[in-house]
Amino acid sequence: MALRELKVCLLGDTGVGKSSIVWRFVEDSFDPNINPTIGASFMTKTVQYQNELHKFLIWDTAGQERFRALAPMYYRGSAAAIIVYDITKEETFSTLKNWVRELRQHGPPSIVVAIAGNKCDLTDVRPKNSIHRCQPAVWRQGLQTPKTAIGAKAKLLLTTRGPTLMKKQVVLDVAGGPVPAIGSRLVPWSLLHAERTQRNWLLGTLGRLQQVFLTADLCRGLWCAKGPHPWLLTS
Ligand SMILES: Nc1nc2c(ncn2[C@@H]2O[C@H](COP(=O)(O)OP(=O)(O)OP(=O)(O)O)[C@@H](O)[C@H]2O)c(=O)[nH]1
Repeated sequence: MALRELKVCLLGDTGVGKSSIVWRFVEDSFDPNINPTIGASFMTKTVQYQNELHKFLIWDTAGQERFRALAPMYYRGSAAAIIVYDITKEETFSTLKNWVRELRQHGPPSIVVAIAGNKCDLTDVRPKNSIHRCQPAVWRQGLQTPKTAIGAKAKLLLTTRGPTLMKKQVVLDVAGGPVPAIGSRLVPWSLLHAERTQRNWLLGTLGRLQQVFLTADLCRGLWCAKGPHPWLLTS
């Protein structure tokens, strides 16, 4: 069986949950007392998709400012970068804009950029009037509690959606809900409800990235490293 190797790096402020997302993906576990990363940590996971094995080489970078200069070592040569922010901390969303800019200027030209809003179980404390204010549809419908419903996403992106990395998709996974189409592109519901400045920035960013397209199922929910049932959103 053919084996593809995919280098993936995670970027974002300290404490947003990068390591937790990696642990959720690789070990399917969550540690509330996880230590901050020093420098970077490396893990791999191989998943089968159709007739291919996909080996993810995952570089989890440290978010603390003192390690900031090391980041290029990890995003260089990466097929994808997942920029993580914490939905309860607006400043971490501002930081991600800098990461997008830096990746555009200095990252590999074909890098796939995924944006992940983590800690969706803490939706009660998310900033009001922000891009995060929309409740994922699954919660509104009462299908699952937030914790379980969106714990899915951290895992889904990298397992069932692994091949999308090769197709150069961008995940704009800021909030869930129905995903209306604008032109030929599918846009997350949350984007339509975001404040004007945030929305313009997001749309502008998407427009400038190469070969960008969004898909409904990639945009449906927020991420949560904590949720124990990763498959609940698949239907
Ligand atoms: N409630 C909740 N807490 C989370 C979630 N993901 C991570 N955390 C917690 O957030 C804290 C920071 O998580 P880390 O995974 O260490 O964050 P990080 O981005 O890797 O931090 P650095 O290594 O310093 O860059 C820990 O206490 C985690 O348990 C989540 O989805 N929900």
